Amino acid sequence: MSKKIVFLGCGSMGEAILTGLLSAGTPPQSVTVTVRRAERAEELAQRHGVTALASNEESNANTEAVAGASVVILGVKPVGIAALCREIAEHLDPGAVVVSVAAAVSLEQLEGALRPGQPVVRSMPNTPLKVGRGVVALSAGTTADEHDLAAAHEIFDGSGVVLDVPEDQQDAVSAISGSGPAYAFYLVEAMAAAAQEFGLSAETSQVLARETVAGAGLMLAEPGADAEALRRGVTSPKGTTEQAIATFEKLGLPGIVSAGAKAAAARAAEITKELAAQ
Ligand SMILES: NC(=O)C1=CN([C@@H]2O[C@H](COP(=O)(O)OP(=O)(O)OC[C@H]3O[C@@H](n4cnc5c(N)ncnc54)[C@H](OP(=O)(O)O)[C@@H]3O)[C@@H](O)[C@H]2O)C=CC1
Ligand SMILES: O=C(O)[C@@H]1CCC=N1
Repeated sequence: MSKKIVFLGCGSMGEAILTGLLSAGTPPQSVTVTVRRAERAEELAQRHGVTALASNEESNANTEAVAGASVVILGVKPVGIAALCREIAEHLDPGAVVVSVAAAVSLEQLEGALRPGQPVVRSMPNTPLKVGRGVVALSAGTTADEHDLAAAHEIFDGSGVVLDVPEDQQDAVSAISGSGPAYAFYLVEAMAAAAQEFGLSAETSQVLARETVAGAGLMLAEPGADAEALRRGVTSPKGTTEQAIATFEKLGLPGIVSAGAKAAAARAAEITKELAAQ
Protein backbone atom coordinates (compact mmCIF):
# COMPACT_ATOMS: atom_id res chain seq x y z
CA MET A 1 0.00 0.00 0.00
CA SER A 2 1.42 3.41 -1.00
CA LYS A 3 1.78 5.96 1.75
CA LYS A 4 -1.19 8.22 2.33
CA ILE A 5 -0.95 11.74 0.89
CA VAL A 6 -3.49 14.36 1.94
CA PHE A 7 -4.31 17.73 0.38
CA LEU A 8 -6.12 20.13 2.71
CA GLY A 9 -7.48 22.67 0.23
CA CYS A 10 -7.45 21.75 -3.44
CA GLY A 11 -8.19 24.74 -5.63
CA SER A 12 -6.14 26.12 -8.49
CA MET A 13 -2.72 25.28 -7.00
CA GLY A 14 -3.70 22.12 -5.14
CA GLU A 15 -5.30 20.57 -8.21
CA ALA A 16 -2.26 21.41 -10.34
CA ILE A 17 -0.03 19.57 -7.85
CA LEU A 18 -2.51 16.70 -7.62
CA THR A 19 -2.73 16.34 -11.42
CA GLY A 20 1.06 16.26 -11.74
CA LEU A 21 1.39 13.78 -8.89
CA LEU A 22 -1.16 11.37 -10.37
CA SER A 23 0.24 11.74 -13.90
CA ALA A 24 3.66 10.80 -12.50
CA GLY A 25 2.26 7.50 -11.23
CA THR A 26 0.98 7.98 -7.67
CA PRO A 27 -2.15 5.82 -7.33
CA PRO A 28 -5.30 7.86 -6.69
CA GLN A 29 -6.29 5.40 -3.95
CA SER A 30 -3.44 6.75 -1.82
CA VAL A 31 -4.66 10.36 -2.04
CA THR A 32 -7.32 12.12 0.05
CA VAL A 33 -8.28 15.75 -0.58
CA THR A 34 -10.48 18.14 1.36
CA VAL A 35 -12.13 21.34 0.19
CA ARG A 36 -14.87 23.60 1.54
CA ARG A 37 -17.70 22.89 -0.89
CA ALA A 38 -19.32 19.49 -1.37
CA GLU A 39 -19.78 20.05 -5.12
CA ARG A 40 -16.07 20.78 -5.53
CA ALA A 41 -15.25 17.58 -3.61
CA GLU A 42 -17.53 15.63 -5.94
CA GLU A 43 -15.86 17.21 -8.99
CA LEU A 44 -12.35 16.28 -7.76
CA ALA A 45 -13.39 12.71 -6.93
CA GLN A 46 -14.94 12.27 -10.39
CA ARG A 47 -12.05 13.85 -12.26
CA HIS A 48 -9.15 12.20 -10.42
CA GLY A 49 -10.49 9.11 -8.66
CA VAL A 50 -9.19 10.32 -5.29
CA THR A 51 -11.11 10.35 -2.01
CA ALA A 52 -12.48 13.89 -1.75
CA LEU A 53 -14.28 15.27 1.28
CA ALA A 54 -15.88 18.57 2.18
CA SER A 55 -14.61 20.08 5.41
CA ASN A 56 -16.90 22.83 6.67
CA GLU A 57 -19.35 23.69 9.45
CA GLU A 58 -21.22 20.41 8.83
CA SER A 59 -18.31 17.94 8.75
CA ASN A 60 -14.84 18.07 10.19
CA ALA A 61 -13.18 16.17 7.37
CA ASN A 62 -9.74 17.76 7.79
CA THR A 63 -9.04 16.00 11.08
CA GLU A 64 -10.34 12.67 9.74
CA ALA A 65 -8.35 13.04 6.52
CA VAL A 66 -4.96 13.54 8.18
CA ALA A 67 -5.21 10.38 10.30
CA GLY A 68 -2.51 7.96 9.12
CA ALA A 69 -1.15 10.40 6.52
CA SER A 70 2.59 10.48 5.74
CA VAL A 71 2.48 13.79 3.87
CA VAL A 72 -0.07 16.57 4.39
CA ILE A 73 -0.11 19.39 1.83
CA LEU A 74 -1.65 22.66 3.00
CA GLY A 75 -3.32 24.21 -0.07
CA VAL A 76 -5.57 26.88 1.43
CA LYS A 77 -5.09 30.66 1.18
CA PRO A 78 -2.40 32.15 3.44
CA VAL A 79 -4.98 33.71 5.77
CA GLY A 80 -6.46 30.27 6.50
CA ILE A 81 -3.22 28.41 7.18
CA ALA A 82 -2.76 29.05 10.92
CA ALA A 83 -6.33 28.06 11.80
CA LEU A 84 -6.01 24.94 9.65
CA CYS A 85 -2.73 23.98 11.37
CA ARG A 86 -4.31 24.41 14.80
CA GLU A 87 -7.32 22.35 13.69
CA ILE A 88 -5.24 19.35 12.60
CA ALA A 89 -2.29 19.64 15.01
CA GLU A 90 -3.43 17.00 17.51
CA HIS A 91 -4.59 14.61 14.77
CA LEU A 92 -1.38 14.41 12.77
CA ASP A 93 0.94 11.43 13.04
CA PRO A 94 4.06 12.88 14.78
CA GLY A 95 6.16 11.80 11.79
CA ALA A 96 3.84 13.22 9.13
CA VAL A 97 5.52 15.86 6.98
CA VAL A 98 3.44 19.03 6.60
CA VAL A 99 4.14 20.77 3.28
CA SER A 100 2.73 24.29 2.96
CA VAL A 101 2.33 25.80 -0.50
CA ALA A 102 1.13 29.13 0.87
CA ALA A 103 2.90 32.30 -0.20
CA ALA A 104 4.24 34.45 2.63
CA VAL A 105 3.50 32.02 5.48
CA SER A 106 6.78 31.54 7.32
CA LEU A 107 8.15 28.33 8.76
CA GLU A 108 8.01 30.03 12.16
CA GLN A 109 4.27 30.68 11.71
CA LEU A 110 3.67 27.11 10.52
CA GLU A 111 5.69 25.49 13.30
CA GLY A 112 4.09 27.76 15.89
CA ALA A 113 0.61 26.53 14.96
CA LEU A 114 1.52 22.82 14.97
CA ARG A 115 2.77 20.51 17.75
CA PRO A 116 6.44 21.01 18.67
CA GLY A 117 8.64 18.78 16.54
CA GLN A 118 6.17 18.25 13.68
CA PRO A 119 8.27 18.22 10.50
CA VAL A 120 7.37 21.14 8.21
CA VAL A 121 8.48 22.11 4.70
CA ARG A 122 7.59 25.45 3.13
CA SER A 123 7.23 25.31 -0.65
CA MET A 124 6.58 27.69 -3.50
CA PRO A 125 5.15 25.75 -6.44
CA ASN A 126 3.59 26.98 -9.68
CA THR A 127 0.63 25.83 -11.73
CA PRO A 128 2.60 24.35 -14.68
CA LEU A 129 3.15 21.35 -12.35
CA LYS A 130 -0.18 20.33 -13.83
CA VAL A 131 1.49 19.63 -17.19
CA GLY A 132 4.77 18.28 -15.78
CA ARG A 133 6.69 21.54 -16.31
CA GLY A 134 6.45 23.19 -12.90
CA VAL A 135 9.15 24.75 -10.75
CA VAL A 136 9.07 24.32 -6.99
CA ALA A 137 11.36 25.72 -4.31
CA LEU A 138 11.50 23.99 -0.92
CA SER A 139 12.75 25.19 2.48
CA ALA A 140 12.87 22.73 5.38
CA GLY A 141 11.73 23.72 8.86
CA THR A 142 13.78 23.45 12.02
CA THR A 143 12.87 19.84 12.79
CA ALA A 144 12.47 18.46 9.26
CA ASP A 145 15.32 16.03 8.54
CA GLU A 146 16.64 14.81 5.19
CA HIS A 147 13.97 12.08 5.00
CA ASP A 148 11.23 14.65 5.54
CA LEU A 149 12.67 16.90 2.83
CA ALA A 150 12.96 13.86 0.54
CA ALA A 151 9.27 13.10 1.14
CA ALA A 152 8.42 16.66 0.04
CA HIS A 153 10.66 16.30 -3.03
CA GLU A 154 8.79 13.10 -3.95
CA ILE A 155 5.50 14.99 -4.16
CA PHE A 156 6.85 17.29 -6.87
CA ASP A 157 9.74 15.38 -8.50
CA GLY A 158 7.66 13.84 -11.28
CA SER A 159 6.00 17.14 -12.21
CA GLY A 160 8.86 19.56 -12.69
CA VAL A 161 12.11 20.97 -11.37
CA VAL A 162 12.52 20.99 -7.58
CA LEU A 163 15.04 23.30 -5.92
CA ASP A 164 16.07 23.74 -2.29
CA VAL A 165 16.37 27.40 -1.24
CA PRO A 166 16.95 29.21 2.05
CA GLU A 167 13.65 30.44 3.43
CA ASP A 168 14.61 34.10 3.04
CA GLN A 169 14.56 33.60 -0.75
CA GLN A 170 10.98 32.32 -0.85
CA ASP A 171 9.35 35.73 -1.45
CA ALA A 172 11.66 36.27 -4.44
CA VAL A 173 10.86 32.79 -5.76
CA SER A 174 7.18 33.57 -5.37
CA ALA A 175 7.61 36.82 -7.33
CA ILE A 176 9.37 35.04 -10.22
CA SER A 177 8.15 31.45 -10.64
CA GLY A 178 5.12 31.37 -8.33
CA SER A 179 3.42 34.33 -10.01
CA GLY A 180 5.39 33.97 -13.26
CA PRO A 181 2.84 31.91 -15.20
CA ALA A 182 0.46 34.86 -14.82
CA TYR A 183 3.09 37.18 -16.34
CA ALA A 184 3.35 34.89 -19.37
CA PHE A 185 -0.44 34.72 -19.73
CA TYR A 186 -0.59 38.51 -19.42
CA LEU A 187 1.93 38.81 -22.26
CA VAL A 188 -0.35 36.62 -24.38
CA GLU A 189 -3.28 38.89 -23.57
CA ALA A 190 -1.23 41.97 -24.55
CA MET A 191 -0.07 40.33 -27.80
CA ALA A 192 -3.65 39.37 -28.67
CA ALA A 193 -4.78 42.95 -28.01
CA ALA A 194 -1.99 44.25 -30.27
CA ALA A 195 -3.10 41.82 -32.98
CA GLN A 196 -6.64 43.16 -32.78
CA GLU A 197 -5.29 46.70 -33.18
CA PHE A 198 -4.02 45.56 -36.61
CA GLY A 199 -7.62 44.62 -37.44
CA LEU A 200 -7.23 40.84 -37.02
CA SER A 201 -10.29 39.03 -35.67
CA ALA A 202 -10.47 38.26 -31.95
CA GLU A 203 -10.21 34.55 -32.67
CA THR A 204 -7.22 34.84 -34.99
CA SER A 205 -5.54 37.20 -32.50
CA GLN A 206 -6.00 34.68 -29.67
CA VAL A 207 -4.63 31.80 -31.74
CA LEU A 208 -1.59 33.77 -32.90
CA ALA A 209 -0.69 35.01 -29.42
CA ARG A 210 -1.43 31.80 -27.51
CA GLU A 211 0.24 29.38 -29.92
CA THR A 212 3.30 31.62 -30.26
CA VAL A 213 3.96 31.71 -26.52
CA ALA A 214 3.11 28.01 -26.13
CA GLY A 215 5.54 27.15 -28.94
CA ALA A 216 8.24 29.42 -27.52
CA GLY A 217 7.70 27.67 -24.15
CA LEU A 218 8.29 24.28 -25.75
CA MET A 219 11.54 25.55 -27.30
CA LEU A 220 12.63 26.83 -23.88
CA ALA A 221 11.86 23.38 -22.47
CA GLU A 222 14.43 21.70 -24.73
CA PRO A 223 17.68 20.63 -22.98
CA GLY A 224 20.26 23.41 -22.88
CA ALA A 225 17.81 26.07 -24.08
CA ASP A 226 18.94 29.65 -23.60
CA ALA A 227 16.37 32.45 -23.82
CA GLU A 228 18.78 35.06 -25.15
CA ALA A 229 20.14 32.74 -27.86
CA LEU A 230 16.61 31.76 -28.87
CA ARG A 231 15.63 35.45 -29.06
CA ARG A 232 18.67 36.20 -31.26
CA GLY A 233 17.55 33.36 -33.55
CA VAL A 234 14.36 35.29 -34.29
CA THR A 235 15.96 38.71 -34.49
CA SER A 236 17.43 39.26 -37.98
CA PRO A 237 19.95 42.12 -38.18
CA LYS A 238 18.15 45.20 -39.56
CA GLY A 239 14.93 43.15 -39.64
CA THR A 240 11.53 43.63 -38.05
CA THR A 241 11.97 41.96 -34.63
CA GLU A 242 14.96 44.19 -33.93
CA GLN A 243 12.64 47.20 -34.09
CA ALA A 244 10.18 45.63 -31.65
CA ILE A 245 12.89 44.73 -29.13
CA ALA A 246 14.46 48.20 -29.43
CA THR A 247 11.03 49.72 -28.72
CA PHE A 248 10.54 47.44 -25.69
CA GLU A 249 13.96 48.54 -24.40
CA LYS A 250 13.28 52.24 -25.07
CA LEU A 251 9.95 52.04 -23.21
CA GLY A 252 11.63 50.25 -20.29
CA LEU A 253 10.06 46.79 -20.41
CA PRO A 254 12.87 45.10 -18.38
CA GLY A 255 12.42 47.74 -15.67
CA ILE A 256 8.66 47.25 -15.75
CA VAL A 257 9.03 43.48 -15.26
CA SER A 258 11.50 44.06 -12.45
CA ALA A 259 9.16 46.55 -10.75
CA GLY A 260 6.26 44.10 -11.02
CA ALA A 261 8.28 41.29 -9.45
CA LYS A 262 9.45 43.62 -6.66
CA ALA A 263 5.85 44.63 -5.97
CA ALA A 264 4.88 40.94 -5.70
CA ALA A 265 7.74 40.23 -3.27
CA ALA A 266 6.89 43.33 -1.23
CA ARG A 267 3.28 42.17 -0.97
CA ALA A 268 4.49 38.78 0.30
CA ALA A 269 6.50 40.48 3.04
CA GLU A 270 3.47 42.58 3.92
CA ILE A 271 1.24 39.47 4.14
CA THR A 272 3.77 37.79 6.46
CA LYS A 273 3.54 40.80 8.79
CA GLU A 274 -0.28 40.87 8.61
CA LEU A 275 -0.43 37.19 9.53
CA ALA A 276 2.01 37.66 12.41
CA ALA A 277 -0.23 40.43 13.80
CA GLN A 278 -3.35 38.18 13.71
N1 LIG B 1 -2.57 29.82 -7.59
C1 LIG B 1 -1.23 29.78 -7.75
O1 LIG B 1 -0.71 29.85 -8.88
C2 LIG B 1 -0.34 29.61 -6.55
C3 LIG B 1 -0.86 29.55 -5.27
N2 LIG B 1 -0.03 29.34 -4.21
C4 LIG B 1 -0.62 29.22 -2.87
O2 LIG B 1 -1.55 28.16 -2.90
C5 LIG B 1 -2.56 28.40 -1.95
C6 LIG B 1 -3.92 28.17 -2.57
O3 LIG B 1 -4.10 29.10 -3.62
P1 LIG B 1 -5.13 28.81 -4.79
O4 LIG B 1 -5.11 27.37 -5.12
O5 LIG B 1 -4.86 29.80 -5.84
O6 LIG B 1 -6.52 29.16 -4.06
P2 LIG B 1 -7.96 28.55 -4.32
O7 LIG B 1 -8.93 29.51 -3.72
O8 LIG B 1 -8.12 28.17 -5.74
O9 LIG B 1 -7.98 27.20 -3.45
C7 LIG B 1 -8.13 27.18 -2.07
C8 LIG B 1 -8.73 25.84 -1.70
O10 LIG B 1 -8.83 25.75 -0.29
C9 LIG B 1 -10.09 25.18 0.04
N3 LIG B 1 -10.33 25.51 1.43
C10 LIG B 1 -10.48 26.73 2.02
N4 LIG B 1 -10.59 26.59 3.34
C11 LIG B 1 -10.51 25.26 3.62
C12 LIG B 1 -10.53 24.50 4.80
N5 LIG B 1 -10.64 25.07 6.02
N6 LIG B 1 -10.40 23.16 4.70
C13 LIG B 1 -10.25 22.56 3.51
N7 LIG B 1 -10.21 23.24 2.35
C14 LIG B 1 -10.33 24.58 2.40
C15 LIG B 1 -11.03 25.74 -0.99
O11 LIG B 1 -12.22 24.95 -1.06
P3 LIG B 1 -13.37 25.25 -2.14
O12 LIG B 1 -12.78 24.86 -3.48
O13 LIG B 1 -14.50 24.36 -1.76
O14 LIG B 1 -13.67 26.71 -2.05
C16 LIG B 1 -10.14 25.63 -2.24
O15 LIG B 1 -10.22 24.33 -2.77
C17 LIG B 1 -2.38 29.81 -1.42
O16 LIG B 1 -1.86 29.77 -0.11
C18 LIG B 1 -1.39 30.43 -2.39
O17 LIG B 1 -0.54 31.36 -1.77
C19 LIG B 1 1.32 29.21 -4.34
C20 LIG B 1 1.89 29.27 -5.58
C21 LIG B 1 1.12 29.53 -6.78
O1 LIG C 1 -1.00 35.45 -6.11
C1 LIG C 1 -0.66 34.79 -5.12
O2 LIG C 1 -0.70 35.31 -3.98
C2 LIG C 1 -0.19 33.37 -5.29
C3 LIG C 1 1.21 33.17 -4.81
C4 LIG C 1 2.05 33.02 -6.06
C5 LIG C 1 1.08 32.87 -7.11
N1 LIG C 1 -0.13 33.02 -6.69
